[in-house]
Amino acid sequence: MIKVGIVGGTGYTGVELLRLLSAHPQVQLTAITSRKEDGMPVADMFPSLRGHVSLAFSAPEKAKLTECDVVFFATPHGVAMAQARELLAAGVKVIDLAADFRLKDTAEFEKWYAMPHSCPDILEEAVYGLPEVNREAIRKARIIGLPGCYPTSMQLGYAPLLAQAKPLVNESMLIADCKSGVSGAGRKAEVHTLLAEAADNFKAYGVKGHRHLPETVQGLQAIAKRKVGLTFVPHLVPMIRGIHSTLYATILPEARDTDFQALYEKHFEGEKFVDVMPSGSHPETRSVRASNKLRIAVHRPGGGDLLVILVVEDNLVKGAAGQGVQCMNIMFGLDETAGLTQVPVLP
Ligand SMILES: NC(=O)C1=CN([C@@H]2O[C@H](COP(=O)(O)OP(=O)(O)OC[C@H]3O[C@@H](n4cnc5c(N)ncnc54)[C@H](OP(=O)(O)O)[C@@H]3O)[C@@H](O)[C@H]2O)C=CC1
Ligand SMILES: CC(=O)N[C@@H](CCC(=O)OP(=O)(O)O)C(=O)O
Repeated sequence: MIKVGIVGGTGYTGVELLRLLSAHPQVQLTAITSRKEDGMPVADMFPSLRGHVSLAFSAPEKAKLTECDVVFFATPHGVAMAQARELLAAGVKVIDLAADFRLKDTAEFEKWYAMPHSCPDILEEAVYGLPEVNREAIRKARIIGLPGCYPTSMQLGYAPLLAQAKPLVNESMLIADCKSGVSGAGRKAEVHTLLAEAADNFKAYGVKGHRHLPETVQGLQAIAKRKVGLTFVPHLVPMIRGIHSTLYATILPEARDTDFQALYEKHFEGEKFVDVMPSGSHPETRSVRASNKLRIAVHRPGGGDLLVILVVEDNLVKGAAGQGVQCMNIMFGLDETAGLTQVPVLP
């Protein structure tokens, strides 16, 4: 059994890790931390986990994290980088759900996250945890920086176009119009996620610049091996879980005859967590709710030169905890789908 620790077990992604890992056939949950809920049985705080998780939360300093095989950090930015060195030295693998190990350029990290990076050497070693792009590197990794929720949808949505030797679309003018449910903002109390602020309301935010922009551009350029220009506009929508990203790209004249549906189907052939839907589909966020699936539909309205790619994912699963478990499975040589075969929840 793989001994797993979770730092930050009371947040939305932490409890999602608990839900997934408590049903994982090869995992023994070993340590779950919370600073505020030290001593509180997990099942008392989250009755949905009664009968599934028997541990109590413990303060991070009391948790036996170095006895684990792998530790997930479901914590705010900056927490994992303070503890990664000690854990790695003890032979523990680390999977960070926050941004400490995503941006390879420390100056970019410092600009977007307003804190110095305390371990650039570990950052250099860290692997970006997007299995459909980086599977072989993840297999050998000791430390993973998991993608943000929006970047997962944008990178997988654009990957088949950008992975081609010759550009098929105008790669300097990609446009991503993305919407997220409020659980994307985490469980901590904040005015903009109050019921009276977020319900029956719909707004864009971060248009001037959002920290997922440099992360996504870094990822898209790694796929394309060319420069890429992206406009990313996130929106908050009145739902709890889910991201819907509508991605636009202008087809180049020399690529007009491309069968884009076939290109996407071929690119993701064999991928267990990416579903390229039949041509003309309109994927819904509820079709992936509580599952690690990401669904994509490729459109070319009126047969014109604009490609519209629709992508849906559950921000807490494929956008965070589920992708973390997928990476863990790869790192430990397990079946990649272990613990991740949930059928989406309807309605
Ligand atoms: N929500 C989402 O959709 C996604 C979130 N992420 C990222 O995952 C991380 C967790 O997000 P989310 O679950 O939403 O966040 P929450 O705010 O819901 O939870 C944060 C958790 O971290 C703990 N925590 C806070 N500060 C510290 C600290 N200094 N040291 C140790 N533990 C701490 C909190 O418990 P306590 O205060 O009791 O210790 C809590 O359990 C964030 O970095 C987020 O950006 C990534 C992708 C998607
Ligand atoms: C709706 C909402 O507020 N979403 C968050 C993104 C959540 C996420 O994935 O972010 P990290 O990069 O922090 O891990 C935001 O826009 O800040």
